[in-house]
Amino acid sequence: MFKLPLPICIGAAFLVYRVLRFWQQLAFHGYLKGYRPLLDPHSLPGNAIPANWWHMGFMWPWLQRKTAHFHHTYDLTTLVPLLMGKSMYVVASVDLARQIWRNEVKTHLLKPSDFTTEGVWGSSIASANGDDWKRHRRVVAPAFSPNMLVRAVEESALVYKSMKPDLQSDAVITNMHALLLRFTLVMICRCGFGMDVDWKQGAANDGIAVFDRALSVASATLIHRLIFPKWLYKLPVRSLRKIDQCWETVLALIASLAAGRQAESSTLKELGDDEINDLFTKLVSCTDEAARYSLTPAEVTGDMMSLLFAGNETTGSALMSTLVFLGLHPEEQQTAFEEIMRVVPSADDMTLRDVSNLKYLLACMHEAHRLVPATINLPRDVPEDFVLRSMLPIERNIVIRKGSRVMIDVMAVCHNPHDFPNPESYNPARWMPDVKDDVIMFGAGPRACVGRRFAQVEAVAFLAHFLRDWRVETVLLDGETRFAALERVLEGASMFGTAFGVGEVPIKILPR
Ligand code: HEM
Repeated sequence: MFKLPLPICIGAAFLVYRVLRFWQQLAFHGYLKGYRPLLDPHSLPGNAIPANWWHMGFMWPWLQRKTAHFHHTYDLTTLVPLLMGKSMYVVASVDLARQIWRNEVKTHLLKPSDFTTEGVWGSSIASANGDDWKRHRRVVAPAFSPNMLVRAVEESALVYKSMKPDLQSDAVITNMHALLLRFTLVMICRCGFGMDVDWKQGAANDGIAVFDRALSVASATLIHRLIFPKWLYKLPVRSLRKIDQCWETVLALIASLAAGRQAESSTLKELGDDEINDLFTKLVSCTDEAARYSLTPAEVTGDMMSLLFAGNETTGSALMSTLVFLGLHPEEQQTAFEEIMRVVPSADDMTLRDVSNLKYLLACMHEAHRLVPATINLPRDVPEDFVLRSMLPIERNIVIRKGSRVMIDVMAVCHNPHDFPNPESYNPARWMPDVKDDVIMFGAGPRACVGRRFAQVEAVAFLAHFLRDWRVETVLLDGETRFAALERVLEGASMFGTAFGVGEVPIKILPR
């Protein structure tokens, strides 16, 4: 009798299984129109393989932003991989994103662990779900108090002053993104954690300098930590072992800093002085059993890491895009400059109220951030059925099934011409007269960005100092028009660490 070799039999059985599974997934998702890639672009191999003719690539929401979801004729599609990975619904309009955020609590939507940092630093506000998440949020959210915002305005002036010697006027600056990342890191360390981290990274061996250096290593390797499974680090590969070692050091260091801060704050409390109430102190004081909402020491470490990372690269990236777009749109920059001079006549006395009144400047940031959002997508797992009212291509109710995954495609939403007419143009005025409360780039609903106001205050305060001193020009290539430069900048946008952005784009600054 004719016998087929075993590998062919296994391969054939796998193919039959996948075809059946594919049809089952199409049926499960109601045969909704959508993408049918070979691999789930968010899976480990999907992440590792660059986009090409047969693979969408992890960055597909960015690469397809102009034509996504059938040229924006669908507000809800599905992604059902043929060979490997998870199927999901994909949401592409502001209205549907809002519907999901409104359902977040009612239907107990969950952040999927394969999209969070849980595997890297354990449970935290950004990764926990259900009652655990509520505990984290109840501790962290109140710490973003008006006092912290006032501190952000004061510190932004000081950190900007320290940065100034590193800014060369009339010369091409090629490391502005790095400078902005340093700015946002120093800001969160000082305002959120009460640590006097200097602008220049110190070589000393005191706790703060060691923390500062360890954090830089962690920043540079977070993406590896997120992508590779833990067992991989145990293989005898030197570079992987080194990354593993760095991370062990960072987490141990943070745990010991937390223990030190707790001892310090207990002593101060006994002395009747509990004035230190920055974010870090509030976090560590919740390890007391008597605390209203308690966190374990491991959860405090998780929250510290989440706050440091969620706040640093995202804000640095949004700031860089803002400078680059203002450098390509001198008229918008002039309007922002005039607003700064009108609202804040003296830079030395800038207040939180002044920063809140710089509405056009904030609109300039939102518009840059809309064109190049720092977050690519927002996924949720669905533990019970709920209904979305889809408007395109026809108005209808669609049941999002229990056990499925739904993903807000932030890039498609931000470039959706129905929500943002002429979406590829830089038009800050679209956010005026009052910047809308529900800015899509920061999420919304109960899990909206907890640091949103802090990010906006530190960024606008920084821009106000920077733009009153300098006129920014984005460097054009020989014979290049501003329009072509804009296209080039967008073409180069990518992931830098954990945030999406334009990266290092050469700019020139000229004294005002
Ligand atoms: C331009 C800057 C920022 C952007 C674009 C941004 C974006 C976002 C988005 C979209 C979410 C929602 C994620 C989701 O729904 O799955 C989020 C959540 C979060 N953000 Fe931000 N963020 C920024 C700055 C910050 C800052 C400065 C901090 C803290 C210092 C911070 C801390 C967090 C935390 C802890 C969460 C999780 C909240 C929760 O799940 O309850 N972010 N951020």
